[in-house]
Amino acid sequence: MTNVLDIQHVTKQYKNGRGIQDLSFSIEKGEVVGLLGPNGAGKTTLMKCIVSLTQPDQGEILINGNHIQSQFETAMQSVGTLISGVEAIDYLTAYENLLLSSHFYPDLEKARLDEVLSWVGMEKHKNEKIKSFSTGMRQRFYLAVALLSNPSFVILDEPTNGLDIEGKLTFQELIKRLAKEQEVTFLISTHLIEEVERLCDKIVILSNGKSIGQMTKKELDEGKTFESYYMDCILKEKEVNPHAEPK
Ligand SMILES: Nc1ncnc2c1ncn2[C@@H]1O[C@H](COP(=O)(O)OP(=O)(O)OP(=O)(O)O)[C@@H](O)[C@H]1O
Repeated sequence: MTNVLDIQHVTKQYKNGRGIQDLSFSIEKGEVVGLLGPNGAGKTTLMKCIVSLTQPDQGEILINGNHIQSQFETAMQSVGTLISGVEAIDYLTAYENLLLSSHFYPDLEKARLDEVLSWVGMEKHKNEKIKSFSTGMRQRFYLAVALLSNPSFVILDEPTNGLDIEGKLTFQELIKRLAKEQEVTFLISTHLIEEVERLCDKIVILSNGKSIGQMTKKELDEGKTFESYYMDCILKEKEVNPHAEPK
């Protein structure tokens, strides 16, 4: 079966020398994969490369077997994203913003707009302007945008950042439900280890732009958690590279 995502030896170096180096991993259909790592590890950079918000210097990225450079439109047809730096139009309402986004998908039925708003618990705020939204409301609204086109692969950069406890749990339940019932595949970056334990089938750990560990829930040694595996990888990396500066 074709992987939903294939990352093969991807390198992206900014002018200041920072970025990501030689990353490789893959994601299968229906998996929820957590992208973890300290601040500045390269998580957002990798996600931006996947959706072509920035171009890698080297390596290949394939979505459902389609190369993101030569087959961009086909590759992105199945993808929904929530990545920091992508903003809604503040002076339009939630519904108007969704309507604007819906023009990218000519086959989309209008009922879908209300459906995604209700999934994220925002139906009663649909006629309010984005500029009046709290951080948590914005996060939920952005998830609605990411789900609009009925994507089979969703990329979320710290999706529960700024949500209150109830909002986090609702969000996590929604992701679990979409993965289980509709086989939606997720790549999620997060700093919240309890979120990872609750949601993820697999984790990929980055540090200073490199991959320092990958593990599936099934392959975890007995008595180990993703958290203990993460700490083992980080400590091992510190032993090998004691003077590595967080880039
Ligand atoms: N546009 C840019 N120009 C130059 N350097 C950048 C740029 N964007 C990110 N970087 C640097 O690249 C490295 C990786 O950053 P990135 O934002 O991908 O990390 P991250 O893992 O998402 O961090 P965080 O957990 O803090 O969100 C960092 O050292 C960062 O300072």
